[in-house]
Amino acid sequence: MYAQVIVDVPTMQTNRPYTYRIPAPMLEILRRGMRVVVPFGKGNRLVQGFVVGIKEDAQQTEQLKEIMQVVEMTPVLNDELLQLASWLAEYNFAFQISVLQTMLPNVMRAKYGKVLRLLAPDQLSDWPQIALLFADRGEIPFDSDNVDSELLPQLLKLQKKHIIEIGYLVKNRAKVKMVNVLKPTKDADFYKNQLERLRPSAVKQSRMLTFLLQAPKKFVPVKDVINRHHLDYAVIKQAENKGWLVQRQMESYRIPKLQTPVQPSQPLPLNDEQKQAYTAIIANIVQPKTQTFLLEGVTGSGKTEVYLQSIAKALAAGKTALMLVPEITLTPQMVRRVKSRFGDDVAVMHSGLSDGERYDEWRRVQRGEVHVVVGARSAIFAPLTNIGLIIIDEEHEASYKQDDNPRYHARDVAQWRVEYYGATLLLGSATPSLESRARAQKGVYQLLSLTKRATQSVLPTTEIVDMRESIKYNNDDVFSPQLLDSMQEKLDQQEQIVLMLNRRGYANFIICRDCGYTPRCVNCDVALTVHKDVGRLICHYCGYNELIPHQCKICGSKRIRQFGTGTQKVVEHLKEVLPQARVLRMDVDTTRKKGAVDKMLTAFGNQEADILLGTQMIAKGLDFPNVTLVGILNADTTLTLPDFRASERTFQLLTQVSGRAGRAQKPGNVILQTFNPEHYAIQLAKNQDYEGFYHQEMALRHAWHYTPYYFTVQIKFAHEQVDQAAKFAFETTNWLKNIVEKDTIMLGPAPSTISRIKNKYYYRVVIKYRFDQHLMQALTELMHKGQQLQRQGVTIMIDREPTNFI
Ligand SMILES: Nc1ncnc2c1ncn2[C@@H]1O[C@H](COP(=O)(O)OP(=O)(O)OP(=O)(O)O)[C@@H](O)[C@H]1O
Ligand SMILES: [Zn+2]
Ligand SMILES: [Zn+2]
Repeated sequence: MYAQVIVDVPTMQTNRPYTYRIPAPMLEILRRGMRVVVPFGKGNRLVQGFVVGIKEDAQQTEQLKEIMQVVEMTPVLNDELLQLASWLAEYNFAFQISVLQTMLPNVMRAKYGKVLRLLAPDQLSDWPQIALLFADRGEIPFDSDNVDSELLPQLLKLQKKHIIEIGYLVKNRAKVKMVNVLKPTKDADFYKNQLERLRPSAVKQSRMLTFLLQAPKKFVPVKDVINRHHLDYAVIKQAENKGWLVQRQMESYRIPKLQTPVQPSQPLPLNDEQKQAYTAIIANIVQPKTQTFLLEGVTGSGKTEVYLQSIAKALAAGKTALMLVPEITLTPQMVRRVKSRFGDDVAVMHSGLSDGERYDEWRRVQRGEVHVVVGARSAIFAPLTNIGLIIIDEEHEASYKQDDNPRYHARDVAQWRVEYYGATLLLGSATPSLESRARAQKGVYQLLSLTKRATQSVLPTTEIVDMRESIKYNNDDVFSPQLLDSMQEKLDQQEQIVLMLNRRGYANFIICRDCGYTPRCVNCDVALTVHKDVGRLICHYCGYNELIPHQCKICGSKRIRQFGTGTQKVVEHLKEVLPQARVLRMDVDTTRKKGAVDKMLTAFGNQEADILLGTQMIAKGLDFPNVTLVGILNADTTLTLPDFRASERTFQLLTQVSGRAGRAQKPGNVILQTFNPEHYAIQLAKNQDYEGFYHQEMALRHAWHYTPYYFTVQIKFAHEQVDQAAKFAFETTNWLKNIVEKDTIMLGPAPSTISRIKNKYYYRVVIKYRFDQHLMQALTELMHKGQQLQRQGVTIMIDREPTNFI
């Protein structure tokens, strides 16, 4: 029998599996989807691989190598996930091995090490230093911790003489946590009897027996017994020796914990709009039929309640459910809401967990011990079977797209999985992506709307403050007088404030302080980027460039300059202007520690602070009834992103963050500070008018040939030398130009937005197409060619439907 194995060799990636002989003892156990260790290449280096097929015969059987080792006794990937991997690799121009590894918890990725093996110990007498190094061991790790570099020449000589050899090692880092457990062995009468016969001085023994007398007849962790009953290991050992109890080792799960216990919650009675949406969704869950819904519901309209009740329905129908939320910041509050409904039946998967916790949550899912998974992007690969419902909350979020290989979008994976299971996909957002909203328009998705807030509250009222005017009369360019006054008022009323500093904006653009003008590309309608070194503004799509201006083209002002400020500075500024306010700062720096987000949000919820100041992180999902003011310090920075989605991103962000205000009884206000008060994204966000925005933005996308009217692919080229990066970019572009369809548009090549990262120069081409099978084939070819080009120092990255143009 032979196994088809996808191997983990980064420098020789291919989507073709290699054939290996299955040794007789392994025949019984080896299955598709298992991890194995196999020798690879001339040096027979050991690498990890995945068995993707098993067959009776193979061609050229003589030269085939044997599988060395099976990593675990059960497959880690089932048929569904193996099929998904091969589809995803092809669709995203990625290699299967990188997809397979992405599907599994990080710790299951093999780590490789080298070992030195002593072949002829008796010949070491002339090499005292080496003899000392081995110190009677036959094999030692070969790394800088163990082996001094001074010894390398000697080691190489010995290797030539075949006295030692260098071997390879595959380390499995996935460790199951074991704990000591104990169980009483005798009946109650026995322990009672023993207790009566104890000397009064035997205090610990008495405690031990009292515990055993009441303990349930099942295994409990020794540690708990010791802590709760003030015992120690010695007493337990004694008791074991006397036969009063037995001890074992048992597998234990590391289950991630929240800061405070989760209180159970009951389903709320749905309002009419919620009920309509819910009824449509569950009709599909009960009858297996693939359907995708877009739930467009204003902020605070109770989308989460619809999600939770739909999940409950899936569970009642004997199916499982998967819910994605964007990145970790949102997770604590959302996890709490899901756990409060489904308790221990929920597994949580996101990057904030430790490796061990992630591995254990994954195993609970894989063993079918939980039926609900909530997590961030990569949780879309959770090994649930019999899926009835997949929910993607805040479906417009860019974090659902992975920026690294494999560059997949969780929405595409979700669509594939619901088709496999005949399940329902529910995409929810107050501000859907244009792609999804357009699909709903065409009837590909079914549109469901929630137009009102779920509680008695109404949407907040928004005031736009023109910062051009404000800084004319007022030295403060962080807080306008309007925002300061409102903050003071809320502080007096003991209500809470959320302040957002829009930091996603890219620092390298220019803005006129007097009229808000930002120079844009004449071909692409994106902001131009400053390149100080050449004194020019450059378009990162098409390469168009012009001199850095000293004067505004529109109003002639000389106050045209680069832009940007940080959260730390704003905190200091707040101390001066509102010294009495208690401020919580939430950004990448303050949330690095595990559990920090949960802790901060809990504190804010308990009103231990008046102001929550943060970056984009705080825009989504927060539901705090006492927040009545949202201040947006710089609404426009996202507008200047060199990205055709800049307006969409800005609209979404402003609408989401505004939606944090006035979610309960007290009405909410939003103050939005901007240099571009007339911009349609800002005007429409003022009224949370998503539909208005959708129509206006669609017209622009149509005019400029962007998504969703055209598909896009971005190809990036990286090299340590700028001329080499450019050369490969131009060669590839010219080659592609002869292949693609007539209506396919190629922009560039041009330097990337950040043209140099880690001493590599980046060039890119953006391709817009409608239907282009030739292009798809060419890109697959390019991906394979990219492997060879690596040897010339070029890295080629192909990104389908890119969301990041930096
Ligand atoms: N049917 C209902 N009756 C009463 N209150 C409800 C109902 N549905 C939801 N709520 C409450 O309304 C508030 C807002 O709901 P939720 O957070 O689910 O909105 P959302 O649509 O997810 O909002 P966002 O997009 O802003 O995060 C919550 O406090 C929730 O408990
Ligand atoms: Zn100007
Ligand atoms: Zn351009």
